[in-house]
Order: sequence, then structure tokens, then C-alpha cells
Amino acid sequence: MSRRPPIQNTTPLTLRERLAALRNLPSFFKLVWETNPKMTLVNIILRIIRSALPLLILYVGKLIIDHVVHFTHVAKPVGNLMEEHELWMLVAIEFGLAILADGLTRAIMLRDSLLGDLFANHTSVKIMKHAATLDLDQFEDAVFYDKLERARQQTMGRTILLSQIMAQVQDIITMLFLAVGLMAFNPWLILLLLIAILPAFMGESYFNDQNYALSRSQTPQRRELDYLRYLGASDDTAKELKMFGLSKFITDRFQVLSNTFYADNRKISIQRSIWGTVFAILGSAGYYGAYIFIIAQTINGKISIGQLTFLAGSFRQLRSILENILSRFSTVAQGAVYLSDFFEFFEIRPRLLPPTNPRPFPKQILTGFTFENVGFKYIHSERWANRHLNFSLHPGEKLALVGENGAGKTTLVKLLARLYDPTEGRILLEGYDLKEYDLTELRQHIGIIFQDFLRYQMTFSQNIATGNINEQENAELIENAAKQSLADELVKRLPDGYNQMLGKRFADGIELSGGEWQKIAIARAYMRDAELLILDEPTSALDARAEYEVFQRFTELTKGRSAVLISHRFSTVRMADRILVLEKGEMAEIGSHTELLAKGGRYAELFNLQAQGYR
Ligand SMILES: Nc1ncnc2c1ncn2[C@@H]1O[C@H](COP(=O)(O)OP(=O)(O)OP(=O)(O)O)[C@@H](O)[C@H]1O
Repeated sequence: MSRRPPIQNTTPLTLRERLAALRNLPSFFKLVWETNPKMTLVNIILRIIRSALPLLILYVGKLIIDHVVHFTHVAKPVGNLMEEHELWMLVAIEFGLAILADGLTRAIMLRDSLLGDLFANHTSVKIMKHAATLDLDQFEDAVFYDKLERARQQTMGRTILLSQIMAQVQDIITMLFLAVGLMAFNPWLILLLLIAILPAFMGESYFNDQNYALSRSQTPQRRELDYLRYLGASDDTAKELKMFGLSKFITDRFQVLSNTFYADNRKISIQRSIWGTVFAILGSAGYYGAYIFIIAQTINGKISIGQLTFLAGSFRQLRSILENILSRFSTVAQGAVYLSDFFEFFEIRPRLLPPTNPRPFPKQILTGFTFENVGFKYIHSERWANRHLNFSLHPGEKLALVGENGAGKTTLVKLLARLYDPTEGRILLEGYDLKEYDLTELRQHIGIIFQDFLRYQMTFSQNIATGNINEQENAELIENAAKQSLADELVKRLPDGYNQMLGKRFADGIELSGGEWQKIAIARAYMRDAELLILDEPTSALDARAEYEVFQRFTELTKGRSAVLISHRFSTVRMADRILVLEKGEMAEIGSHTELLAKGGRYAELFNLQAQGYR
């Protein structure tokens, strides 16, 4: 990573900011609805039914107690079977309601978790789809990466938020039911309740803010921790770590970082727990105040024992529900703040925009590509990676790019494939700016094999098919591509042939050598009918004989098409029609092998240097 991202804002959010974040909730619900409308609707209905049950159960309980008291005070109602029957009916009803409540709670939990899973999948796909629309340089920006990371973290976190919001709505409805019952008796009890709860709520929100601010400020470090975890225990890294004895170096760094995390989190957790206890005591004091009041009223004969149990029960339930609502409010609001990160990610728009009326890609290229004073600086970089590039790539021409490490060869081809737009100057195709062509269509007509091509942990056949994924079922094309790049020799010794899983990541995967992987990558170039082929050091790992053969075939393939070839091997370079020598991002010279040798310039110097090594 070239640049450390700026540390994020660590000041806690104000209540107003948290309330403002609640405006993310409608978009969030839209997303949930989008996931599965039917499940969402059923969930809401079940929760509404469930919210009415606590009040109903309490009320039936009150009726039962009043009946029982009546029976115990008044002499046993001989012959009053009607009343006795009523009592047992009430008990049966309460039992039925209790069972219904349990059943509904379980059904809601089950549906919540199923909907949550679907939601997590839906958002993961959405993130991947959106990420695919973004530009390469956005991926190379650390601040962007932090956003992507936070959006990814949201996926699981949002599943929890989902059930919390649903539970919140349910509790609010239950609370309204209970409050109506309580208010019918004495509205002041509600006030007492609020006073007892409010400090706990404020405390919760304060600590949630602190947690959020901390976790946000820790994002870059968390990414580093993930990276160190990967370095410390992965098949890709084990070889170097062992040979260079780096294990301690990595774990030490991991420990320093994770200890800092632990210390910061511990501080907040302890404070939170202490204050939580104080607020809980306040809450209990409020509850018992109300309880004493209700008992006094009962002793004075103002209310029945049934009412006493109903009110005490309502008050107790209201207290715990209110506590849940208030503390959850803070978590929900906090979740909504995290949601801002999630939605912010979706607001990132690609900068390489497709034209409104794109020019169709030419059926036949007649004048080729032209660089007009092209210059390019990478994002956050002050240095020009390419500058003052003026040259044309003619139709059917094979152009080799030569230059020392960091001279700007790969950057030039990335500009040609419009992975970036030039910072200054322009690149023309058939006289029109590349920006006028449809981006997807343009890239479809360019075949490019990168120096750091991907080694897909997939089957042999899929690895080649990635060159043109629309043809993944075309076995004949894939086999022909493998033949052209000499990759077919490999298939013979793979137990599963074309269906052989490659790489070490998955079971039965077979790892290949660097050169073998490279042959597979080159096969991708044969998968599409591209007008322009770009090979960035495609044969660096091939042995001399394989390289010679690959190029013989490659020349066949590129007959009549343009090709750009980057190579440090002059035996390969000299096969090109022209050679462009880059120095510190600028064009030093351009011409055929013979011309440049005769000129005795930079190319001649580099060529002779390499030739000397073979003498
Ligand atoms: N993604 C990037 N972000 C920032 N700077 C970059 C990036 N990629 C390359 N550079 C810088 O741009 C310059 C040119 O890099 P480029 O990869 O084009 O060189 P190259 O000629 O292909 O080198 P090599 O022969 O080593 O492959 C280098 O100085 C490099 O540090």
C-alpha cells in the first residue's frame, strides 16, 4: 500500500447526528423488501400479533386472580358451577395464549434468521456488482479500500440490525398496549418509569458513540491485522516466511496492533459496565417506587388484588420493554450510522464514464491507435508515470515496449486498454478519442494478458475460458487455445484432464509451475477474436524452447492484427515490427530492431548489454 489513509474522525457523534442517520432506515427497508417481499410482510404481521399478547396474558391473569380471591373470601360457591367453569376457562385461555406467544416467538426468530441469510447474500452480491463497475484506480486508493471493507463488514452486521429493527417495532407496539392499560390506572406511573429509564438510555448512547468512533478509527489497522493474519498463516506465504525466519517479525507486529485494540476496547467496556450498573440501580428504584404505590392503593382498598397483579406485571414488563427499546434505539441508531458507510459505498461512482452516444467499434481498423502527447500520473502520486507520448500503433503492427523497471511500460498498455484515462493528452482510435467508444465494447476487442495475471483456483478449462467467459462451454475453442499456447501438453498428465482443479486452495487441486501457469494465461489470448492483443511479459517464466514455439504461434495468431508486447528478453523483442524504448515514462526512441541498432542509442546499449551476458 503506497499511502497510509488518513485517520478517520474520532469525535463521538452527537444525538442529532445519530437521529440524522435514522434517515438511512427507509433505504435499508427498501433493501430488505427487495430481498424477499413476502417474507418481510409475513414477519411484520407475526410481530404485530405477538405484540398484543403480553397485555392479553396479563389481563386474563388479573381476571383469574380476582376469581380466585372471590372464591377464597366469599364461602366456596356451592353449586355455583358456572363461575367455577369460567375460572377454568380463563386458565385454559391463558395457557393457550402463553403457548401461542412461545410459538410465535420461535416462528419469528426462525424467519428472522432465514430472511437475514437471504439479506446477507443479497447485499454481498450487490456489493460485488457495484465494485465491478468501479475503476481500477479506485481500487488502488486506500481510502476507497477502507470504505469497501466497512461496507463488507456491514453485510453480517446488517442481518442483526434487521432483526433489531423488527424487534424494536414489535416492542414499541407492545409498549403502547401496556401503557394504555397502565395509564387507565394512573398516568404518573408512566412518568416515573421514564425518569427511571432515561439515564440508562443516555449512558447507552454515549458508549455506543464511543464504540463507533473507535471502531471507525481502527479500520486501517484492522485491515493491517487481516493482512498480517494472512501473511502469518497461508500457503502462499509459508515458503518465504520460513526461509527468511519472518514469523516472529509478523506475529510481533500483530501482537502490538491487537494489544492496542484490546486496551482501547477494554477501557470503554469497563466504563460501560460501571455506568450500566449505576443506571440499573436507578431503574430498580423507579420500579419499586411504583410498586410501593400500587401496594398502598391495594391495602387502602382502592384496587383489587387482581388489579395489583395486573399493574405490577404491566409495570415490570413495561420497564424491561422500555429499557430494551431505549438501549436498542441507541444500537439501531448506531447501526443506522454504520449504514451510512454502506450506502456511501454505493454512492461511489466510476470516473471513467461511458459516452452517452458511444461510437461503434470499427469493423476494421484502418489507421490504428494514436497517442497524442499522452501523460499519466497515478492517483495520489506527484510523479508522471508516462509523459509526452507521441506515436501511432498501425493496424497489423507488432510493437514491442522496452525499458528498465518502472519505465512506464505496463502503465502505457493500461492506458491503451482504457483502464485509466490519460491525465493529459489523448489516445485516438481511428482518429476519435478512446473516450468516445463504449468501454465494454472497447475492452471486448482487446485481449490482454497481464504480467501479474490471475491464477484462478478453478479448473484447467475454466482458467482458459476466463479469456472469453461467454465461450466457457465451447470445449473445442478451449482445446484449440490450449494447443496454441502449449498448455495442452500439461493436460495429458492431469488426472482430471480439462476438469482438473488447479491451485492449492481447494481439495484435489494440483499446483503448477510458474511457466505452466503462464502457458494457461497465454491460452486466454486465443479465446477471443481481439483486434489488439497486449502481452505484458507473457513468456518470462517459459524455457527457451517453449518461448520460441509460443512466439512462432503467436505471430500466426496476430497476423493482420495489432499487438503490443512487453518483454525484457531481446530475443523476443527483436521479432516485433517496431520497438518503443521508454525511459522514465517518456519515449526515448522508436524504430525497428535494425534501425535502432544502427542508431547506436539506448536500445543498442541495452541490447548489447544483454547479448554480452550470453557470450
Ligand atoms: N498502481 C500504481 N499506483 C501508483 N503508482 C504506480 C502504480 N503502478 C505503477 N506505479 C508507478 O508507475 C511507474 C511505472 O510503472 P510501470 O508498472 O508502468 O513500469 P514498468 O515499465 O511496467 O516496470 P516493470 O518492468 O518493472 O514491469 C513506477 O514508478 C511505479 O512505481
